[in-house]
Amino acid sequence: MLLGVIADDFTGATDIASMLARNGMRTVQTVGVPQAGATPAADAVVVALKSRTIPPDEAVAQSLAALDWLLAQGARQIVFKYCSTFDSTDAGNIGPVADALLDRLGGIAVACPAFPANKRTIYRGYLFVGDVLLSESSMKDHPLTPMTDPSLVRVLARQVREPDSVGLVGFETVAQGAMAIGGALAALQRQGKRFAVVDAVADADLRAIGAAIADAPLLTGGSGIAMGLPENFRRLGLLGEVGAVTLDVPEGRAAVLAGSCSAATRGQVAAVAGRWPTLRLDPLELADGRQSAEAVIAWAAGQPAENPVLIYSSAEPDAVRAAQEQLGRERAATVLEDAFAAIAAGLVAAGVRRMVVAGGETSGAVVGALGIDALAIGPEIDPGVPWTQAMGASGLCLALKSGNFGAEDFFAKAFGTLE
Ligand SMILES: Nc1ncnc2c1ncn2[C@@H]1O[C@H](COP(=O)(O)OP(=O)(O)OP(=O)(O)O)[C@@H](O)[C@H]1O
Ligand SMILES: O=C(O)[C@@H](O)C(=O)CO
Repeated sequence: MLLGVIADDFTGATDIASMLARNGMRTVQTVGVPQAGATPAADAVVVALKSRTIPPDEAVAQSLAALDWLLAQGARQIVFKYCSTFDSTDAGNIGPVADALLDRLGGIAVACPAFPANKRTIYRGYLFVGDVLLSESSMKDHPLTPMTDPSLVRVLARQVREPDSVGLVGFETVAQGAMAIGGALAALQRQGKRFAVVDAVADADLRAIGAAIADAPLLTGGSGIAMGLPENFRRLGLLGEVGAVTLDVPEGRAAVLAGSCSAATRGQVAAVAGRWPTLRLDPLELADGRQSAEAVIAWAAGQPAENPVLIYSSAEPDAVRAAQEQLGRERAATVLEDAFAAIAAGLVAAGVRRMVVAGGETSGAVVGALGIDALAIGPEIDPGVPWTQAMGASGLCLALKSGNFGAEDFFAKAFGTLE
């Protein structure tokens, strides 16, 4: 193994796994830290955690366990992958996890969630989503990690142990290329900084940053930060050329489970709702027993097979707020995640073999319930969202879609990609 990745959610894990696979690394995604058994035959292993919104001390413990495992497998460099919209709260978990990993690995770690293909860019340390600042984007209404401050330096400083340990490598330096970026990082480290937010507005910037951090023990960011890393290993003669990624698709029915309330997912749900057999999950009805996973599974079994079934809880911010006011933020999420988990298990038991899951927390709940240990990475559907295949008996094909990723026709396109 050359590269080890610790991802704080499941969609984020497939996002970076896809980036590495497309750039020529044989990549496997594990579901949590593998307990035992052989090391996956891969150049890169992405350990998918569900640590984005759990208590910070648990996120740190899980991330350190992942680090220990990756180092024991021989990983030469570690990436801590979080969301391209820096999803977190002031309590964490990006800062506490990054601090703990850096304590073990040393050096200065870049913090760069830029992902230009999905319109996440960083300028002067401010994160833009499309044409607006993070705080003006739909992320301000996120059900679990509302983002209201666009300054990554400020947000990270609030989360790490020492607020003044966060510096900035500005665009004027990044534009000068890898040597200049490396020099700026070294200078920041001499000033006592532990983290450097690095500007990036285009893929060329990410590739230059990648070249500058070839020897850094720890990097943090979105999947974009991994773009330039395979080339570093290739330059050392450790990696071959980029090969095609294919999957062996099993026969079976198709389903979409959408638990993301992000703007992109809401649009994707609207594009097929009613055209495909559709069922909306309501947290209040699930909580008081008017809806149940068993009833949803039975409903799905009775639907014609020519189209995928769509089961979604995606809702507008007002409806999310109303549910949270009645149930509490955590309980609303848990009720839905438990339902999606049970529904996914029931659907697979009934013969579903192609499944799209929208939302990182939702994907974590679903994959956990399916008892999958590892995923092989297949072709990309839209930037950051590949098909994956469970490495085991069912051969289930899963696309774990980040809430805000994918074009409006994503669901139809996804199943089309497999044909
Ligand atoms: N109608 C709803 N009301 C309240 N909470 C909801 C509703 N629908 C979904 N949720 C909860 O909101 C959270 C959405 O998070 P999730 O990570 O699945 O999506 P996302 O944040 O959009 O995706 P990503 O993390 O990939 O960007 C989940 O915990 C989910 O259970
Ligand atoms: O970086 C992103 O935006 C995604 O991979 C993600 O982490 C969504 O949860």
